[in-house]
Amino acid sequence: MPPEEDPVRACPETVGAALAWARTRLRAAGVPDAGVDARVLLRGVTDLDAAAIIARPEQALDPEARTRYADAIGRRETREPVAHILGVREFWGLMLEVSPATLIPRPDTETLVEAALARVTDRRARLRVLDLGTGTGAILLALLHEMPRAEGLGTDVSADAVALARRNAARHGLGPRARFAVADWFDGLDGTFDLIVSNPPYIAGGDIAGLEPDVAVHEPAAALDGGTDGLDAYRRIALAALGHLAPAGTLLVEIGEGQAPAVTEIFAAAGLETVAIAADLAGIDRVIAARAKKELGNPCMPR
Ligand SMILES: C[S@@+](CC[C@H](N)C(=O)[O-])C[C@H]1O[C@@H](n2cnc3c(N)ncnc32)[C@H](O)[C@@H]1O
Repeated sequence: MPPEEDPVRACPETVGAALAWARTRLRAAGVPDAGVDARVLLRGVTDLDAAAIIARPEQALDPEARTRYADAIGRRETREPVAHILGVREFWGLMLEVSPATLIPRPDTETLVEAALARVTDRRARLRVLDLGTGTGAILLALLHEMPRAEGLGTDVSADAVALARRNAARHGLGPRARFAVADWFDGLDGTFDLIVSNPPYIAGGDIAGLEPDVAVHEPAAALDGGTDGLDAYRRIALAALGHLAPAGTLLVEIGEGQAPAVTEIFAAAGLETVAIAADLAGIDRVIAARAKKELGNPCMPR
């Protein structure tokens, strides 16, 4: 095998040199955060922690680690996401398995978890939570983690995503309180819920090709494509949400930048009143919370 194709010989022997080599390769491939990704991947494929990587750049990597690192860098050069290469991503402090079946959970979506928890006065109440388009189960599992007596149902149109979410629930001991089902939004679902949450696909179909290849090529269209104007899923969710909200229940959805007025309008036309809009850390409106325009009181769910 020529040296440049032999992963062990391609990757330098010491931590510092390997990092510099990886950074250069990733930069040349157009990876936006080449230095960060080089470090995260090195930690992911070795036992080294962040401090050891910085403090001892002269330490040697064994041949197996160099092979794994060269393989990971080669995959990242093709713009495969770091989370897919490592197979995991942290969300709300929970390490979740990820796969190409669904979206890699994003930090922005923690805004939705925060906004949902802000609507709950008693986290020990036996609340019922529905997560539409659950993907990895990220939102539902974060909420169940914070509310020890709550029970939840996570649904997704992708059977592979549902299987993944189920594994993530088991991984965090939440299996007994989390059910999962394949469903097209509310179709076939029974019952009412105190919290209905969703991070639906909300990118306008025509905009997807212009996204970074990490997203456009490696994440599934079903997780991204919100139809011509990006709002199709909100229309579908709004149509049936009222029938599944418990008295004083709240619907919370993640939205894309600039979508708050349109989603508020879609919800209003379906009898849902927007009661809060939460911004993400960048100050962008990211979550809409809505309630039925008239409802009975529920002591656990204030207005
Ligand atoms: C933006 S991803 C969100 C995944 C996860 N909830 C999160 O926040 O990381 C949207 C999810 O909705 C699912 N989805 C798309 N169309 C759907 C439909 N018609 N019914 C149910 N789920 C759907 C996708 O498969 C995908 O897992």
